[in-house]
Amino acid sequence: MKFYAAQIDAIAEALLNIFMNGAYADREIARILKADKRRGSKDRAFIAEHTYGVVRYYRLYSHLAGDEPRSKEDWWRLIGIHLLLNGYDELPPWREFAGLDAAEINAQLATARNNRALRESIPDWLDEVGEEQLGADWTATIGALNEQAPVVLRVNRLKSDPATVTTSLAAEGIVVESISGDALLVTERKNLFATKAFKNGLFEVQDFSSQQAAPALEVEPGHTVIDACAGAGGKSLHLAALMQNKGRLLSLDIHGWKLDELKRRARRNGVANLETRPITSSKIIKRLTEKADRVLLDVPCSGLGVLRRNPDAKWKLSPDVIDRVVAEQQQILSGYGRMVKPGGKMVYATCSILPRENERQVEEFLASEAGKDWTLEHRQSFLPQRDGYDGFFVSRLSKTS
Ligand SMILES: C[S@@+](CC[C@H](N)C(=O)[O-])C[C@H]1O[C@@H](n2cnc3c(N)ncnc32)[C@H](O)[C@@H]1O
Repeated sequence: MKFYAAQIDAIAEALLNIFMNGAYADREIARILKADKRRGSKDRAFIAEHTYGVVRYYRLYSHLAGDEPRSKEDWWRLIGIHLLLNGYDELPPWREFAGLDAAEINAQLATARNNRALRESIPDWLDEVGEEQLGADWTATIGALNEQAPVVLRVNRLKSDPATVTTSLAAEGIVVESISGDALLVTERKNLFATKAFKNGLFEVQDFSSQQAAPALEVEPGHTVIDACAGAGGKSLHLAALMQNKGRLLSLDIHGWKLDELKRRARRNGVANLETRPITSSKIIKRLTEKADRVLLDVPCSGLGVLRRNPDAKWKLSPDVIDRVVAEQQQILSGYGRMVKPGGKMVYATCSILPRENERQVEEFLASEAGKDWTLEHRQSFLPQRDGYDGFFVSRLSKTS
C-alpha cells in the first residue's frame, strides 16, 4: 500500500484547519478535495478516510506523540502514528516521520488502553458525562461510536421502490442489501451522489435510525404536518413520501439557508406539497397555534449519537454547550407543542444518546404546565453497539382532544 507526500500534506492542512481554525471536518475535507481536481477516486478516499481517522483519535495520537500538535510538521507525525496503527507497518523514510517506531508506539498503546478516555480518545469531561448518563452501557457505546458508520439509503417512494433502486445502482457497480422497508445498506463505499438514481431523486442517504422518526409521527395523506426544525430536510422529504404528496407540509427552521437546500432536495425528490418558512420571530409559531395534525420536533442536540459521522464534535462540544442545548430542547417542546391541534400528535427526536436530552426531557415536559394536555404514546432509543446504526431517540406524544 503506497501513499504520497502530497496526500499527507493535504491531510495535515485539513487537520490544521479543523483543529486550529475551527473548520468542520466534513466541509474542510470537501474543500481540500475540491481544491485539486486532478485527484483520482483512490486518492480522494485515502485523504478523507485518514483525515477522519486522525480527528477520531486525536487525543490518543497526541498522547503517543508526546504532545499536542502545533505546527504542520507535528500534524505529519500524528498522521504517521495513525498510519502505523492502521495497517501501514513501514513508513517512507521522510524527515517528518523520523524516529516513529511501530514497536515503541504499540508498547505505549498497550498502556494507554487501560484508560477509557484515552483509549477511546475523548475528553475526560465527556467520559464522565457518558458514564453518569449511560452507566454500564457507556463503554460499549463509546467504542461503537469510534467505528466507521454504515452507509444507508432511503428509497423515495414518490418516485421508486427498493427493487428498482437496487437494480439501478447495480448497473453502476454499487451493491446494496435490504435492511427493512425502504432502507438499503450500501456494502461498499462508492460515490452515491454521482449515480443516475440519486440525480433522479430515487433515494436519499439517511441513516437507518434517523429513518424511524418520520414513520413514528403516523402521518396520513391530507394531513397538515409541520416539521419545525427541518434543517436541510432529511425528515421533511420522508414525511412528504409518507403523505404521498397529499395534504400540507410546512418546514420551518431558524436558518433560512438550510431551507433553501431543502427546496433543492424537494425538487429532486418530486415533492409537491412542501412549503418552507424561516422562523424570523416568535409570531411565526404563534400564528400556527393549533393548526397542525402532526408536528415533528427533530431538535438541535449534542449530536453524540452521530460521533461516527462527525468525530470532530468530540473536540467542539463542552459541558456548557450541552447545558445550552438541553435548555433549548425544553423550550422547543413547550413552545412548539402549541402548533398541534387538540387530538393531534407530535414526535420529539434527537440524534443523542444521553437520557438527559431524551427520556428525561420528555418526562420534564409531561410534568410541566405546558405538557398537561399531553400523553406519551411511544418512545425508543437506538444505541450503535446494540442496534448497529446511529445513536438516536424518538418519542411520540398525543394531545388530548
Ligand atoms: C437535528 S437538526 C435537524 C435535521 C433535519 N430535521 C434533518 O432531518 O435533516 C436541528 C435543526 O434545528 C434548527 N434549530 C435550532 N434551533 C431552532 C429553533 N429554536 N427553532 C427551530 N429550529 C431550530 C437547526 O438550525 C437545525 O437545522
